[in-house]
Amino acid sequence: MTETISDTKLIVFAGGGTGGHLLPGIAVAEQLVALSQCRITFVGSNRSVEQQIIKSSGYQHLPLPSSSTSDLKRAPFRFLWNNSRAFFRTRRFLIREKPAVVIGLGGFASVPVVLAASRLKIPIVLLEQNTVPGRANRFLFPLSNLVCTSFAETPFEIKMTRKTVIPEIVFTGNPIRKEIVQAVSQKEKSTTPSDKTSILVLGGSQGATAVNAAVISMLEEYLDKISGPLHMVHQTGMLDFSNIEQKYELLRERHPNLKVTVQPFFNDLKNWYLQSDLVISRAGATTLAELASVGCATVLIPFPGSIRDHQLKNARFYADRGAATIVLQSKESDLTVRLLGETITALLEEDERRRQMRQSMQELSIPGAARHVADEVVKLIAK
Ligand SMILES: CC(=O)N[C@H]1[C@@H](OP(=O)(O)OP(=O)(O)OC[C@H]2O[C@@H](n3ccc(=O)[nH]c3=O)[C@H](O)[C@@H]2O)O[C@H](CO)[C@@H](O)[C@@H]1O
Repeated sequence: MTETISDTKLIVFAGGGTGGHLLPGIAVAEQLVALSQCRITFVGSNRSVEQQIIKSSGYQHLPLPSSSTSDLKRAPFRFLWNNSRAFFRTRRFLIREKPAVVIGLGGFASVPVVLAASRLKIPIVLLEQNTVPGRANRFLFPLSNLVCTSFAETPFEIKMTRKTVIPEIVFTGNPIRKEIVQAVSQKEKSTTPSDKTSILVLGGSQGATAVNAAVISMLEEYLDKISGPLHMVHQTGMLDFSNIEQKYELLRERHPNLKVTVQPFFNDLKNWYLQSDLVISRAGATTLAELASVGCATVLIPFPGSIRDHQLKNARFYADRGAATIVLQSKESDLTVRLLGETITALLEEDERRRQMRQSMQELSIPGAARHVADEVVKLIAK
């Protein structure tokens, strides 16, 4: 039986900094609001991607001065200064507002908020999106009451002392926004077959320069080998947008059959997921959970600089189960382009293989993850 919260409680979501951390939080917030009387506040970074995502979701947002762990070496004084200010601002906010629970979403911005909550003895839940836990969550794990993981195998370690209380770990799956889940359930009704093959290119919430460059070079070399009209739907990130748009203009002069939709960020990604015949993507955990939920045939180019190679490990989880193909980003960009070109042209020829990939992808989806996390949170508050 689902527990309920009787009076209006404040639930604080801590951190994010990137879409992959924030959007699962939004998915859980949607469920909590539907499930119980509660108010929601996101306390996190002042990064523009975070401000944009929270603003469009309509939840209250308290942006804090933020410094990531990469600043720790580059600018240690600024790192300490920003995180101390964030800690004390959050502490004042938490003392004043007395939330029932703080939910850490991972990412550097969650650290001062969860630390402040821990000092004030506020219950703490952590969400871990990746196959291997991120730095923030590994650090915060001993302070938490409950950790919700996206993969059954995600390992958390703790140093045991006599006083250690081991947090509960529950495998819930990675929460996905309602709009995507709903779009999937209406999939059969809404998708009309298109006369064009559609390829969706995603670089994670901020876009990926190396993926952008590889896809353009691949098209320059391999477009003649792709039969029939093609629609490229490409998310570039802010940085590369105009450059990539120009490159597509040149490609279109040579290939009038090529249709192009380029944007720095798609607010309506669900529609593009549904229409795609093939997706080329970085291997961020939240994007992967969404691709599984929709059931997309996917070529993954994991970010080689991701901490503890977590994107490669995320990608392998799906590739080992026949749901995706990996193209490694090589130091020699020519090699990446050639591998990508050969993989894409082969996959577009093999309808049956793509059908199997879609099916395997969807089998890895965990429906109801957002609701499961929300139920766990409500249970913890009601204790
Ligand atoms: C470089 C790095 O370390 N990135 C990490 C970061 O990635 P990042 O923030 O890129 O996260 P993901 O790729 O997992 O998720 C991106 C999110 O943005 C949304 N989106 C994206 C593009 C767009 O045009 N529109 C849109 O709505 C997607 O639907 C998805 O929900 O957090 C993820 C989750 O912890 C990690 O797995 C990634 O490794």
